[in-house]
Amino acid sequence: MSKAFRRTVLNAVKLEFDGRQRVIIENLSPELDGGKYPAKAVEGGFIVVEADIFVDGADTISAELCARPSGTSDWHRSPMHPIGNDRWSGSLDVGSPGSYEYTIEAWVDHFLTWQKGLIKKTEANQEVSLDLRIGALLIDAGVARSTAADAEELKRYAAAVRSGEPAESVKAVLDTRLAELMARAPDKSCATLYEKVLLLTVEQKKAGFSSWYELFPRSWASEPGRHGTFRECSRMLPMIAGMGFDVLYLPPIHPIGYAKRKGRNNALVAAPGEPGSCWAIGNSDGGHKAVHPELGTLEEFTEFVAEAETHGISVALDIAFQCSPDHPWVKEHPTWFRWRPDGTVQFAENPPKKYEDILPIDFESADWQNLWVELKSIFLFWIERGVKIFRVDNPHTKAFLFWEWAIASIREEHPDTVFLAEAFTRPKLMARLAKAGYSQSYSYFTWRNTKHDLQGYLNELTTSGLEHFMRPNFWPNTPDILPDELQSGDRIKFIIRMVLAATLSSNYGMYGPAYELCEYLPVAEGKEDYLDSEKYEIKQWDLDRPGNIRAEITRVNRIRKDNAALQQTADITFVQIEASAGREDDYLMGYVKRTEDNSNIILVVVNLDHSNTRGGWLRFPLERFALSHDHPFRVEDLLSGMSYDWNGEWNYVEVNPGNMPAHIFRLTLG
Ligand SMILES: O=P(O)(O)O[C@H]1O[C@H](CO)[C@@H](O[C@H]2O[C@H](CO)[C@@H](O)[C@H](O)[C@H]2O)[C@H](O)[C@H]1O
Repeated sequence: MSKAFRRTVLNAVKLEFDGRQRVIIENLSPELDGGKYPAKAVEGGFIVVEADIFVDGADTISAELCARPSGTSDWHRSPMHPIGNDRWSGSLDVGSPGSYEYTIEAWVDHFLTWQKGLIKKTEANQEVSLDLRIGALLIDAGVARSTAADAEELKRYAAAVRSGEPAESVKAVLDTRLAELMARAPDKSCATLYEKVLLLTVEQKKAGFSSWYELFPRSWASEPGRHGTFRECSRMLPMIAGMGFDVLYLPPIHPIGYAKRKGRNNALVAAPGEPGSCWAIGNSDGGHKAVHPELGTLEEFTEFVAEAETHGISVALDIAFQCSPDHPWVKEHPTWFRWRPDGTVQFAENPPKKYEDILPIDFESADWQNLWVELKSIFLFWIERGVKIFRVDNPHTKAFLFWEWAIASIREEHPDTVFLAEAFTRPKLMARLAKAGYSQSYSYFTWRNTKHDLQGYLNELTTSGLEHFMRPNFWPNTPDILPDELQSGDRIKFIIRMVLAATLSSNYGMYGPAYELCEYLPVAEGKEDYLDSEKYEIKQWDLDRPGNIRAEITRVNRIRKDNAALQQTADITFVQIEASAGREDDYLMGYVKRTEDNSNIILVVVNLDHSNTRGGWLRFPLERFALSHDHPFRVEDLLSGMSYDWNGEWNYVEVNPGNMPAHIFRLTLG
C-alpha cells in the first residue's frame, strides 16, 4: 500500500499529515529495490538523479537534489532541472569514499509562478497593478527568509515594484538578480520531501577505472625451474606499470594442500614435486591468513605490496573461500563443512566444473556466526597488510547475505576497499552480488564476439538499470578461459579483443603473460582450458617472444589514461557504419564515449574481421552534441597518430587489420 493510500485509510478523520504538500515526486532513479540497496559512484565523480516531479494545476515548481554523508544531518543541495515530460534531473559531485544518503525536495515556487504570469499578462498588454502588489508581498516574504545582505537588496526591489511606474516595476521584477535572490530564499513551507532517504556508496577511483594484470608469482623465479618468490616477482613491477596496468592480481598465495593435489593439465593425481593448484588452499603451514612458504614470508609479501604501490600498482588478492582437505579448519572447525554418512565431504563444484581437490564451506552450518566472523577477518587481515582490492572466487556459491554483511561492515572501517566478483554465472545472481556491494563484476564479454552480440550486451549493461550498481570488468582471457575466438592463435584477434575490452569497459583485465604472448593452444579440442595451464605448473615465460603484443597493449592503456571518456562505461553510443547505402556493415563497429561536459570525446572504430580491410560510411551522431549537419571537425587517431578533417555527419572510415585493427579517434569539434 502506498504512503498516500495509507494516509487516506489511517487518517481519514484525523488528517494527521500536511495536505498542503502538493508536489508529487515519484519514479526516482536510481532507487534500487525500493531503496534497499545503495546506488554507486566513485570518488571525484558524480551521480545523476532523476524523478517525475509535478503538481496539480499549472504552478511552477522548483526541486533540489539533497545529499549528505551518512550519519550527518545537514543536506548539501543542488538544483534539479526539468528535462521534459515532467521528468527532472540533477547531478551531484561526490566526495571521498564512504556511505552517503540522498533524496529530493520539491515545492511550488510561488515567486516563479507569479513572475511567469506577470510576463504573460504584460505581453498581452493586460493591466498588472494588482499583480505587482502581490509580487511585492512575495518579495517581502522573501526578505524575511533571507540573509541580512540579501534582505537589503530584496527590500530595494520590493520598493521599486511598489513605487515605480508599472513599466519600471515590471522591469525590476524581471531582473535576473531578483530571481537569484528569491531562489536563495525559497518558500519551502509546503515542500514535499521524497518519502525515502536513499543510500549511495562512493568508492575509490579504481572501482570505476582500472586496468588489471594477472600473473602467478611462482612462475617468476630468477632462474628457470625454481619456484618464484615475491622478491623475485617484484622485478616485474616496472614492466607491468610500464604497460599501463594499475592493478596486479595474484591468484591465491597461501599454502597449497597435498591431499587430492592436482597435477599437470588438471590430472587428478599430482606427480611428485608438482606444485598443485593454488586455489586448493591450506595445509599444516596454515590457511587463508598464511603465505605459501616458497613464495616468501608475510613480511616479504607486505614489502611487495608496498613496492607495487610505488609503481602506482595496487596488488589485488584472490579470496577463495574453500579448503584443501589439509586446511587447518577441517580439524578445528569440522562443523563448517557438510559431512556425509561415510565421513567425507563432497568436493566443490561450479557445474559443470569439478574441483576434486577442495571442500566447499557449508553456509548452513549451525556455527554460521563464527564462520562469518572468521571469513570477514580474512579480508581485514590482508587489508592490514596493505591490500585494498580483492578478486573473490566464485562468490555466487556462497550465501548472498554473507556478502551483504561482510562488504558493508568492512567498508565501514575501510571505505576504499574494492571487491571484484568472479561470478561467471546467471545474470540475476551476478546482479544480486553487485547489489550486495561488489564494486566490479566479471562479465560475459569474454564470449561476446560479433557486432550484434557486443552491442546488445553493452546496451544491456548500460541502459537496463544495471548501470546504477553493476560495473563490468571485461577480460578477454583468464587462466580458466582461453575463448574459442582466440584459439586460432591469430595475433590480430588478440589485439581486437584487447582493444574492445579496454575501450568498451572502463575496467578491464587480462591474464597477462599468456595474453600478451598470444598463447592459444587449448588442452583439448572444444575445451577452453589452456594446454599446460599455469594453474597446475610453474611456467617460464619469455616476455620478449616475437609476435607479442606488448607495444599495442601499452599504447591502448596510455590512451585510456589520457582520455577521461574511456574511464567510464555507461555513456556509450553505437554509431551506424554502412558497407553500402542503407546496409549496415557486420564487421566494422563504432562507438562514441564522452565525458559529461563533452570536453573529451572518443570515437572507436574496430574491424572485427581480422583478415580483411574494410571500409564504410560512418554516421557521427552530431545531434548528441547539438551540432549542425555541415559542421566540420577534426578526428585524430590516437593509435596511428594520423588526423583527418571530417565534415558533417557521414564520413568514410577504413580499417586495415594488418596495420592495426582499430582506430581510436579523439574528436575536436571546434
Ligand atoms: O569456477 P570458476 O570457473 O569460476 O573458477 C575459479 O574457481 C575455481 C575453484 O577455485 C578455480 O579452479 C582451480 O582451482 C581448483 C581448486 O584447486 C582446481 O580444482 C581447478 O582445477 C582449478 O582450475 C579457478 O581457477 C578459479 O578461477
